[in-house]
Amino acid sequence: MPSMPTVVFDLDGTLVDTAPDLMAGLNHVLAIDGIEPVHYDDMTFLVGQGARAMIERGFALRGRPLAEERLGALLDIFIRHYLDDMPGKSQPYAGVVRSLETLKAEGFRLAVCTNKLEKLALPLLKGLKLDTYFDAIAGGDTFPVRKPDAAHVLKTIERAGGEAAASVMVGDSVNDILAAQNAGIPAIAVPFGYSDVPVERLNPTRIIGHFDELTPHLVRSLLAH
Ligand SMILES: O=C(O)COP(=O)(O)O
Ligand SMILES: [Mg+2]
Repeated sequence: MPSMPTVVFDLDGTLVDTAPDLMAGLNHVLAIDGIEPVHYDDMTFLVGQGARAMIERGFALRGRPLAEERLGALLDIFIRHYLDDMPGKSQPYAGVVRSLETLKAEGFRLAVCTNKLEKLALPLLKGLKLDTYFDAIAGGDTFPVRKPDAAHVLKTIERAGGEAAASVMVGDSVNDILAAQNAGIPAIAVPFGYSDVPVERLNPTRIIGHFDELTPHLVRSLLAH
């Protein structure tokens, strides 16, 4: 008998619209160094590899140099700012809670695999009362590697008690789709997150425009192929 499916979710731009708070934290940090704020449209480029990369990319976007030591100090300031206001304006996307309820009721295992630091991902999910749905939550620093490395996804599945052969990944950006492809599992893309290219170009197994489409039937049908 094949094991129960596991659905692995990306966090930023997939389960939760976090851009307003990430942007507020980044602009807080940029302002300290007298740098012009970034705009909402920039977030598709800035988000995806965690907070450290977001700050680095913010400086690069404004053509400003950033020493490693300064980056470390600014990351600490960002983390404090982001935690202080959590969950801030961040909200789950439409249909997320209902979809999680339905999948869970069906006996599916659920997990989060995010490049966000674990110490930011956990309180965010808790603050939004989403943490209890998941059998495992793995951040970008939980394991020695992170998405698009297959091991980030595979170790998350293992931690959730699932099996790769019965798992699918849901995400919004190139890291998620590549991680799923590298892990050899179906990739479901959402088009409403923070991808800097249209998700069709990432060749996901499936695109869903709304979480209403993420049903036990869809997951089973993708796993049957
Ligand atoms: O915060 C980021 O940069 C990426 O986070 P995600 O992997 O949940 O999209
Ligand atoms: Mg994402």
